[in-house]
Amino acid sequence: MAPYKIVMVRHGESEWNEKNLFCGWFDANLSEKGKQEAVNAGKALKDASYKFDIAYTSVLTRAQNTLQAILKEIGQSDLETVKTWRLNERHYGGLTGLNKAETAAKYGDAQVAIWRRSFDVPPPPMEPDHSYYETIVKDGRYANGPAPDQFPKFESLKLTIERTLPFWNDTIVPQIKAGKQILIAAHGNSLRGIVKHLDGMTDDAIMLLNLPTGIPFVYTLDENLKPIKSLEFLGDPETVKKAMEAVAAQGKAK
Ligand SMILES: O=C(OP(=O)(O)O)[C@H](O)COP(=O)(O)O
Repeated sequence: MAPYKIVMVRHGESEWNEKNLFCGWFDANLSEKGKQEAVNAGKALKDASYKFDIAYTSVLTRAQNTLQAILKEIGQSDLETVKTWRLNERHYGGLTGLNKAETAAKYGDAQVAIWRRSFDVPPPPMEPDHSYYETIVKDGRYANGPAPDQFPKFESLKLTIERTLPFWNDTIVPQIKAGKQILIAAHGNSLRGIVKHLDGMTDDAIMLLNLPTGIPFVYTLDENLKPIKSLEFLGDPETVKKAMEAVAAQGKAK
């Protein structure tokens, strides 16, 4: 049945993306612009005649609402959808809720670049006295995992990949191989982890990849799930390039 195609999309701009705050596991809503981006993502998929058999998303509202807006546009609002914390954004630890540009002004652009994009340097931990600790740890959506003793206080990209890949390998891969058309609506860094895995990118190369909000991208995979075509965005190349550059620039002091 190969080649296989799989579509992924980072959620539309969130209210915390709009305010340039480190978000992670905080459950920010989509901004007005993000809601429109999600609709536009659906229109792009509709124009390209995509239909799906199953969708996967995180337990966070911004990804789920993006998925719903897309499914509405393509006339598949009732599509079977699996929600898992394993597709959540990376946990941004003690940085959660801080403004990225202000953090760069305080600690320097280089330190923020390491916290945002290094492969295995985690952000500082989220301690129990952090403003959002209780909200996140006690959230009922985590009743089925992660277990309390494994609940993250922070995640590097490496740690994010370590909890996302088992879901990819055990749940998504069998569906790809069964010929199912799959849509994943997730987050900047959980998707960067999947991209790194699929493309066999080095720890250094993945540092340079910034995913734009609300622009679907397609992977075409051979029978061994090796990419024949990688990261094909359903969007105008110049718009995609500018959106990626804007994400990269979020961590610079103003
Ligand atoms: O929550 C976040 O990602 P998301 O908006 O994709 O869910 C992060 O704040 C993204 O930040 P980064 O691009 O600085 O890694």
